[in-house]
Amino acid sequence: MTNPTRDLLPEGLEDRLPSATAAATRMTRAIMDVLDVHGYDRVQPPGIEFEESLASRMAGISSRRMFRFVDPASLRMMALRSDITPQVGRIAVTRLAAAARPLRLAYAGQVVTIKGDGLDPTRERLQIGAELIGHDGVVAAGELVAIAVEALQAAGATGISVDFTLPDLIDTLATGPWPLAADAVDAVRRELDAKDAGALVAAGGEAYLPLIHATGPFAAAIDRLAALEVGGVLDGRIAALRQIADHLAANGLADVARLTLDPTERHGFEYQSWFGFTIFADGVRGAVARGGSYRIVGADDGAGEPAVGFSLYPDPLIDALAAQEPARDAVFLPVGHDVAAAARLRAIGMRTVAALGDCCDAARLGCTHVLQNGEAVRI
Ligand SMILES: N[C@@H](Cc1c[nH]c[nH+]1)C(=O)O
Repeated sequence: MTNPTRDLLPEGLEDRLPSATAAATRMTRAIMDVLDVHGYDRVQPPGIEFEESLASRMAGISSRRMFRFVDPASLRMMALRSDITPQVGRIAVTRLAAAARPLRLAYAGQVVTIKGDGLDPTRERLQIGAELIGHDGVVAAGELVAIAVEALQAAGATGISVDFTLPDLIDTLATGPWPLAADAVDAVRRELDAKDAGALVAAGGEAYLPLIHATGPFAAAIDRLAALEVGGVLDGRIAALRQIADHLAANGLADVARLTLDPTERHGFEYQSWFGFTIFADGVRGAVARGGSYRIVGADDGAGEPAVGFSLYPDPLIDALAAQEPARDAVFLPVGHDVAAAARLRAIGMRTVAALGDCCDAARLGCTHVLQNGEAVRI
């Protein structure tokens, strides 16, 4: 008998059963292999650490969505990680502070939030990513976007599209060519994100209206952004985005990933600076990956170090793959079987299932073969 209060998992948390776990393992390996061959070394930070460390590594991070509790040992606040990027940042500016730059690090692990995202109740997700520390220029950004697409392709994602954004664009324009009162910046940012022209004008952001139209397929949208002739810093950003798009094309990814532009998209970008991107794929509701440039606050709390990275959230791809997970061959080993023959089968990659007694039934245990006279014989 199941005991509902004891056996149910809390909302948004799930067990992965064998076929989904097999798919998750395969996908994680496929993605990590892509990061590895591009020179990214894997690190494994812990699942929990001091809240202060997780929340203060980059400007803009909030611990609002993190599970927090007092550590009975140190009596300090700890938190469950909701994002591995700040942990990799901590490693880079502390224990690996003396390592050569650019420092390329990769990671894969579970992250947890108190609440799901929008309509998605999921509270624990697999996050796999890469961070390049020491540079946040266009060459580094191009490398990371290309690798993110390649990794998703290796994971079996189809219909990939990459949406470029300029997370700090409003702040940059507000202190430059399109001045805004300090107290109007938040509202203008919000209404642009919501693409609400009326509310944008009401918030005092009339000058920002044309930005709403500089969205859509990349080539046309970037031309519309350039046609605004804002000059100065925006010209640099436009040139940088074009270079990143060219880099993707030069790496043969133009046919793999469709490019779009939404220069004022802010959703999900807590700490990214001049450059951000969101990746979508067929069959996945919401974003499957996100990344961009940012700064890591160093030990001295000074200007910190520039970095670029991305995080993939492959769970929906894993679920789709799990449904197609092929059945595997397995050789049933009867009681008293030839152990040397069984070891030889395992050595060539066969899977064996040993009987514990006469009660074990090969077919019911999912076996496709039986070991007979030292040979695997199909059932
Ligand atoms: N960790 C960020 C994405 C990112 C990685 N590096 C830079 N940005 C996220 O999950 O939203």
